[in-house]
Amino acid sequence: MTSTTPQWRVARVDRTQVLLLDCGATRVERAVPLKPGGLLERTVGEPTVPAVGDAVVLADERALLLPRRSELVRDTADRTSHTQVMAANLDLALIVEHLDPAPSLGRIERFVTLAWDSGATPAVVLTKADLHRDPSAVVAEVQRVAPAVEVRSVSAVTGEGLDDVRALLADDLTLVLVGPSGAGKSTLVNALAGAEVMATGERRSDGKGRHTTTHRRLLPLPLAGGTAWVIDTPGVRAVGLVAREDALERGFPDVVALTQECRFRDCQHDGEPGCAIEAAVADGTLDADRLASWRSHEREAARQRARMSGRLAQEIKAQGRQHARRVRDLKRVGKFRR
Ligand SMILES: Nc1nc2c(ncn2[C@@H]2O[C@H](COP(=O)(O)OP(=O)(O)OP(=O)(O)O)[C@@H](O)[C@H]2O)c(=O)[nH]1
Ligand SMILES: [Zn+2]
Repeated sequence: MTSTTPQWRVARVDRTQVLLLDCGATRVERAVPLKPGGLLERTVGEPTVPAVGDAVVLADERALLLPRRSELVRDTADRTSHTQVMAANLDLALIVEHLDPAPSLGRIERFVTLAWDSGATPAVVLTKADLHRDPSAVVAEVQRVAPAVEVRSVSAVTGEGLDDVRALLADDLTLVLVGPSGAGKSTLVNALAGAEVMATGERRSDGKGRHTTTHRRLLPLPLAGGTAWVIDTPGVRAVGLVAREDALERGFPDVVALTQECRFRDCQHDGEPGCAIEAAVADGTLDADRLASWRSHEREAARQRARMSGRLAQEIKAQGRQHARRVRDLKRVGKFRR
């Protein structure tokens, strides 16, 4: 164990308990019951819902969550505007899509933005290269919607490209794999590990998998020079966006660079004179789909932020009411002094 690896990490979260993994030498697992509401205490702050990848200290038989250094969050898009932490303490988010059928560029853009927001570094892995005539053409296409992101193609069948993916890993690094069901995430983990560490879906002629992975899980991934930690996630078709401004800027550096060339600082790119965005779409430098994605990410992230702050305001108001009630009660029993 190196100094940066916490000894215990949350390997799996169930309804009533978490499974902790000793990331030191022993690799033993240990179940710890959750508090009502599925919560675990923290070393600082209020109890919280644990996430796979969380670091934990065990002290006097109590499990305490340590502060997270990064977290991959998605909007669960229900009325309560709750978000869900898909994985914690990551360094690398591998966005996995198959080459055949064709990958979803929109989903890749979305995961890239989410990954930048998490604090981890995104990379895209296009699987099933053995089923595609020209993987490099698709890599180039994906690179256009994921500027400044490593894009690699790989085949778990032939082993082609596996070393390119391994080159992204390092001792002690934590990676998460995200992508739709059947993309080949579990197969990729097994191929990287050189062993069957994850169950995978059976091969089907249409290239689509079924939901084989039902739980997020943290596993040790043996490397030539150490051990990485991998979090495999069940396939997701779509994710709600949670993103701060800077994550959007990192996801869309091509669009953002253009906005800086618009004549007006507050250009809405909607018919204003001297708009660099509209000029770039007109001359083909900027793809219209790319612009549409950027606009929709901005709108969705702004909506999500508004819902979150609405919820926060409600909570503060409720706390205020509770406080007023307590003051009233204290006054009644004569304990309140100014
Ligand atoms: N031809 C080919 N098939 C692959 C490759 N990688 C995965 N598959 C197949 O694709 C199917 C789905 O693979 P999985 O690894 O189970 O996919 P997954 O992304 O983990 O799916 P979920 O667990 O449902 O999220 C399986 O039948 C695999 O055998 C590949 O590189 N080439
Ligand atoms: Zn403009």
